[in-house]
Amino acid sequence: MSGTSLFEKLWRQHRVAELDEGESLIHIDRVFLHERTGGVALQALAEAGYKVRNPQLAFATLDHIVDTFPGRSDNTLMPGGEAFIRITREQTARSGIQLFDLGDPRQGIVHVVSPEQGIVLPGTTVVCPDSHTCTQGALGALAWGIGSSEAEHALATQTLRVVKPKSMRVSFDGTLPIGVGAKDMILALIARDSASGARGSVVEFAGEAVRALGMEARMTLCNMAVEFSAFTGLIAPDEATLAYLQGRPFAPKGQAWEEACTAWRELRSDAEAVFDAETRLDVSTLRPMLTWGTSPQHAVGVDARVPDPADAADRATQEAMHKALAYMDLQPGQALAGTPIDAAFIGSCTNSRLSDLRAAAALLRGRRVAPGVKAICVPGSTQVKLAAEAEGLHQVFLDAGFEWRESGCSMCFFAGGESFGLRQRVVSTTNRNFESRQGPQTRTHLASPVTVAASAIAGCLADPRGLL
Ligand SMILES: CC(C)[C@H](C(=O)O)[C@@H](O)C(=O)O
Ligand code: SF4
Repeated sequence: MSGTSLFEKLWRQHRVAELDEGESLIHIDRVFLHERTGGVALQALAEAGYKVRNPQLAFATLDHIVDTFPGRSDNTLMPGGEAFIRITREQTARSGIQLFDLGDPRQGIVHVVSPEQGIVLPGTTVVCPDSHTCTQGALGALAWGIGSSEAEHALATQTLRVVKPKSMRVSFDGTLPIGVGAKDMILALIARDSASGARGSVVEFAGEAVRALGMEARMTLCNMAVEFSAFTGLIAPDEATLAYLQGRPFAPKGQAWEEACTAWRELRSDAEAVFDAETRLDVSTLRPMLTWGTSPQHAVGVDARVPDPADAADRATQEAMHKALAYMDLQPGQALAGTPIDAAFIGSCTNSRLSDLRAAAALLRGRRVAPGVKAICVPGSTQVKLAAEAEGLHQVFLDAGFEWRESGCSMCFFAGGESFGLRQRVVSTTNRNFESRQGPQTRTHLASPVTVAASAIAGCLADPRGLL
């Protein structure tokens, strides 16, 4: 298959039929569900008289609205949210789908749990009614977020009708400077090429800087593909991918593992592969990034000044920038670093894995969160929490003045019944800085775990590089 991209290979391997109106019928290898959208999809399916075709290929977890306070309740703090959890428990039990419930050591944020358990594998198609399913493309899977009715279709038929997306390759060249990581790479890309830069394409992240990333950092990179308007993100599997997956509970074992590895080693774009779009970014001059506005594209280096709308190319951009600056209560030209913060949040499917917590803890060790700053760390899964505790990281967070929580989406989004206060300024490792995302009119600054940790200590937006 010379000249074929990885996406094209995965597409061909899963195409069952060509349909009219440009759609193809694609085989779906795994369906993952969470309580906010999944239980309801299962219920609707049952009410329509359909069965889940392959319950052993579907999985569910409780993450979005669960209580994340230490020693949490068995439910949610979200007003009216109990039904989502109850329906998910009832419907998964009814259809024979494994649920990673509260109290199950496999529980956690869907996009953290799926790789951790070896459910997403290279070369598979994985869907979930959740936009950040693109995270799982880091393992070389075609994994994408779907809507609720598509979830019903996938559960009932193990297929989906999909219009073939375009392809794009983003190559990251060079070596990352100290204090700069995958979160900064993706924010820098989106800032340069805009939040609509990928235009619905399957984006393959490639290049030496991607190869040099650990698996968890690759997940961070792919996590924000959807914030770049990609259909999904994808990274070709390599030896690091195989080493990560070996021995995980749902990964193949014995002879099947050996055979899988042989097949997975073929999963890469051919040297002559042609993409609908290609771009490159040199990471060697990148800085830790921070957002100043209300879109992930509103990002600059931590030592930069807040941009001036007057410098924008067109009127629409100028107006959007003015609106964002008014919302964020920032002035054009002011230094971003030094802006006082109310809160710091480390968590979410973007940056809540063990390597993220280790990086933040290394910086927090022996230091204290500034007075008046509410600082919270929410591990992405129960496994991450247990692993972090086994190496004493929780004590580092607690000693520094962070809250140490149970795993879940928590305050990544304002829907679990808990939020930051009115108009509070939050520096956050999450992926969306939209208006009121983390509470009423909250002002979110997206950043990496080390930048959030440095800011929590300083009490203001801060550059981590001096502290490493
Ligand atoms: C609730 C869910 C459907 C939503 C999503 O799809 O992304 C959430 O995870 C989010 O990050 O906003
Ligand atoms: S952690 Fe945030 S972005 Fe990720 S799935 Fe949960 S709510 Fe969505």
